[in-house]
Amino acid sequence: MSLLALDQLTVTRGQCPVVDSVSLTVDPGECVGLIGPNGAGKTTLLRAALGLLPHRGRSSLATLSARDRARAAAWLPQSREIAWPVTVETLVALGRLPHDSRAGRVQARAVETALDRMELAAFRHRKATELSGGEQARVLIARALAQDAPLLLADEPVAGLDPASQIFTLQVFEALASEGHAVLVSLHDLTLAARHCTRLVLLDRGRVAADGPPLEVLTEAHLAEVFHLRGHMLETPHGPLLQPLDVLR
Ligand SMILES: Nc1ncnc2c1ncn2[C@@H]1O[C@H](COP(=O)(O)OP(=O)(O)OP(=O)(O)O)[C@@H](O)[C@H]1O
Repeated sequence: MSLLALDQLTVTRGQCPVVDSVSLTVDPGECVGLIGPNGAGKTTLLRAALGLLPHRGRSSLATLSARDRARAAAWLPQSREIAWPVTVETLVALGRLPHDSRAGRVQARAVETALDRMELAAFRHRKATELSGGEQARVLIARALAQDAPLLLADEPVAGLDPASQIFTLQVFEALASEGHAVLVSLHDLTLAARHCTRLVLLDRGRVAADGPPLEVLTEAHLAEVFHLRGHMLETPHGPLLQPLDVLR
C-alpha cells in the first residue's frame, strides 16, 4: 500500500497555481528525489502534502489527525532552527513524542538507533545550539529518524553539508528505503539525486514534467527545458555523474 498518495494536489498563491494538479504515489522501498529549479514548487508540494498549506485536490496525509500524521510521516523542513539549548540526546528524543511514552525501552532504542545512524554518539551530551550548522543538520535528521515513521519527507536536507556528509545522508535514506520505509526528498544536486534515488519526480512551474528512473528523467532535453542548462549525464564506473556545461538563455 502506498505511504503517500497525492491526487490533483493544487496550491494557489494569489491567482497563480504554484503546485498544479500533481498526482503521484510513494511506495515502501522507494527513495524518491523531488527535483526542479528554484521556485518550481518543491517546498510548497511537500508542505501541502503534509496538510500544512491550504490546497485543492487530495493528499492521503493531510486528512489525518496531527498525531496519526506524525506516526505516518516524519518531516524535515528546510529551516533548521534549534530554539532551546537542550542536549543532542534530548533533542533527538523529541522525535518520539507521537509515540506512547509508556513504552520506555522502545523509545530509548529508537533514539539510540537514530544517534548511531547519524554517527552522533560522541555529541550526545553536547548542547545542540553549540554545534556547527552541519552538525545541527545531522541532529535534526536524527530526530526525524527517531520518529521511526514509515515515510520521511525531507526538504533540501543536504544543503550546507560537506560532500562526505551529503553522500552519507543520502546513503542513510537509501538504507531506510531498502528496509521498507520510503523517502521523498527534495534535492538540488542532480548527481546525488541520480545516484541515490530509486526514482525522480521533476517539477517545472508546479507541474510534474517527468517521473521515473533517474536516467530517464535527467535527459538532455529536460536539463535544457526545465533547468535551462546544457549538460550531460555521464555513466561512469562509479555511477551517473552530471556534467553541467552552460546556462541556456
Ligand atoms: N508565502 C508565499 N507567498 C507567495 N508566493 C509564495 C510563497 N511561498 C512560495 N511562493 C512562491 O511559490 C513558488 C514555489 O515556491 P517553493 O518554495 O515551493 O519553490 P521551491 O521549488 O522549493 O524553490 P527553491 O528550490 O528555491 O527552494 C515560487 O514562485 C515562490 O515565489
